[in-house]
Amino acid sequence: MPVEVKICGIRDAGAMDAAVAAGADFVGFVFFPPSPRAVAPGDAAALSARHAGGPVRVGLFVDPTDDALAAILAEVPLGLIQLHGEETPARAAAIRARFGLPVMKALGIAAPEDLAAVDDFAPVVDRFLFDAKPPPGGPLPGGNAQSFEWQLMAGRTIPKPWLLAGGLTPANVAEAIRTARAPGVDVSSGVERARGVKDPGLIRDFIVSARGR
Ligand SMILES: O=C(O)c1ccccc1N[C@@H]1O[C@H](COP(=O)(O)O)[C@@H](O)[C@H]1O
Repeated sequence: MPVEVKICGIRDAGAMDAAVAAGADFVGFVFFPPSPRAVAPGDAAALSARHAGGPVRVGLFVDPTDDALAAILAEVPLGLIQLHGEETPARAAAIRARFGLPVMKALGIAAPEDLAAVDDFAPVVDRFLFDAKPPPGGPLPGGNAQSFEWQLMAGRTIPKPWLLAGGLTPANVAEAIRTARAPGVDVSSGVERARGVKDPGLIRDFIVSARGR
């Protein structure tokens, strides 16, 4: 199976077009206002509408309310909800049931015991994303260009499809996939020319490197 690739933090047409042309499996829209990659729902809808079909459109949320989810889903045709906050398994299950969309739960990993949460979430989510734990007191729970020890994933049986994230770049993604034995990867900072500004060339390079050709 080819490695799955998600390009997160899409905010402009050049990035959207590059991700689609290079064959990304997922594109992420960040609906978290403090992020430099936050996008207005109307803009995300317009970017999505540039291409019929193509990657799954992922909405990235951090501890969203039902009202926030409903408002964004009314405008943007999302195929997957990414929960990147402190959501509990019960909250993830409630979101999945209420909105009828698959859910990907992001877990911050710094030590082997952080993977224990997989067992709690596995019955109620469709996918996992493993990211580095954010710096204490930092403004963003993800998207910090920080890697964790990829070896922590090796040999682990994760009962759902999963993506490796955190500090990935075109230069390190192949090694990260090999070390973690990751079936998929997710990137934001590593394909940017400035914080929050995607580089179409780096998007292409990342996808080529991840897929090994
Ligand atoms: O990208 C963001 O701004 C962001 C904000 C809040 C939560 C998660 C966020 N991004 C996610 O983090 C991973 C890793 O990012 P990076 O490649 O290390 O910059 C990213 O792929 C998003 O899924």
